Amino acid sequence: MTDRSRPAHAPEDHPALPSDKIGILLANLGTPDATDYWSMRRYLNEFLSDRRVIDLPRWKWQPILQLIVLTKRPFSSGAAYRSIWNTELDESPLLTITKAQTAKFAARMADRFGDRVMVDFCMRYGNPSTPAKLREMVEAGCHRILFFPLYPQYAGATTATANDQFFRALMAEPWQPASRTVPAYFDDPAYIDALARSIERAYAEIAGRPEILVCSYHGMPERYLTQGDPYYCQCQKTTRLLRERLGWDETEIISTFQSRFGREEWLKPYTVEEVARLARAGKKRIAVCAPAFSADCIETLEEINVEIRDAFLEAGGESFTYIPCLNDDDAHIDALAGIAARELGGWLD
Ligand SMILES: C=CC1=C(C)c2cc3[nH]c(cc4nc(cc5[nH]c(cc1n2)c(C)c5CCC(=O)O)C(CCC(=O)O)=C4C)c(C)c3C=C
Ligand SMILES: [Fe+2]
Ligand SMILES: [Fe+2]
Repeated sequence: MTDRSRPAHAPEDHPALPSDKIGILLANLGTPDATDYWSMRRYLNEFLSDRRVIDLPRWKWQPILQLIVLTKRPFSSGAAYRSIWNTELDESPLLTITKAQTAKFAARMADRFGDRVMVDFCMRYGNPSTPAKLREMVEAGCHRILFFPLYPQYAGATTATANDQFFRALMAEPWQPASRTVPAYFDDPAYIDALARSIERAYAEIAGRPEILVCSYHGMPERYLTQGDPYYCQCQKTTRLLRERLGWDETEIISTFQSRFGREEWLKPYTVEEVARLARAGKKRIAVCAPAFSADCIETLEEINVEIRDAFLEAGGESFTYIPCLNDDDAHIDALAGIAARELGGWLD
C-alpha cells in the first residue's frame, strides 16, 4: 500500500502525496510469457525489431524478420525453451532467477537503508515491462530512481537499449523522478571475486581437474566492435581479471563467443567451434562458465549445457562441466548491493 500524507504546512484541501522514496529498478533482457508459437513470435518480434540489436535499416530487415525469421524461429526457439521451462511456476528460468535475485537484493537494501528504498525488477522485452514498473515506483512515491541493468559488460544491444526503454518511459511521467543509471561492472572486484569463488567451488567438486576453463560470452556482430561498442574489450578484461584473481596462467582459461545469429561474422572464436577444436587437440576435460549472464537462461541452460556440450563430446572430449551463472548466490547479491550503494551516493546521506 502506498503511504500517502498531506505535505506539512499545506492547506487542508491539498491532495495527499505519496511519501518520498528512492526506487532501485533492476533490469534484465526479457523472456517469452509462454513457449507456444504466438508467445514466442510476440517476444522475438519485439526483441529482434530493436535497432540496438539488429541495426539494419527497417526497410531491409523488417521483410526478412516478418516473412522468414518469425515464421520459423518461434517453433525452434519454443522447443528449446520448453526443454528448460520452469513447469512448476510456468515461467522461464530467467524470470524465476530474476525474482529470487530481486528478493535477496531487496532484503540487503532494506538492511542497509530501511524502508526509504523500494526495489523491483523489469524486463526490456516482454513482462514485467519497464514502463509498468516505472509507473508503479512513481505511484509509490519514488522521486529518485536508480536504474540498474544487470549486464556486467556494456553492450549497445543490452545496457543501452535497457536504458533507452527506461528513458522513453520517463518521457511519459508528468512528475519525472530524478534518475541515474548504473554503469557496467565488468571489472568490479566484488563481481570478479564472486565469479572466482563460484569457479573454485565447482573445481573442488569435479573429479579430475578440467584442463581448461572456457569463459563463453554471448556474441555480437564483429562490426559492432569496429563501430565503437566496448563489449568485446570488457569481456576480455573480465577474463583477465578472473585469471589474475584465480592465480592461473594463460593456458588455463580462454574467452569465446556464442549464440551467433544471421550470416554476418560475429566476435570470435565461436564457442561451439572452439570446444570441438580443443577436443580434437587432445583436451579431454573442460569446464565452461558464462560471465556475461547474471542469470541462467536459454543461452546457458540449452545452448551451452546441451548444444555446446554435445559438440565437445562428439569431437572426442570426455568430461564437460557447465558452471552455473552467479544467479542469487550470496556473493553475487553482495556485489550488486555494493555497486548500488556506491551509485546511490549523495541520495541517502
Ligand atoms: C549478455 C549479453 C547479450 C548480448 C551482447 C546479446 C546480443 C544479441 N542477442 C541476439 C539474439 C538473441 N539473443 C537471445 C537471447 C538472449 N540474449 C541474452 C543476452 C545478450 N544478447 C540473454 C540473457 C538471452 C536469453 C533470454 C531468455 O529468455 O533466456 C535470443 C532468443 C533466444 C533464441 O531464440 O535463440 C536471440 C534471437 C542478437 C542478434 C544480439 C546482437 C547484438
Ligand atoms: Fe542475445
Ligand atoms: Fe542461443
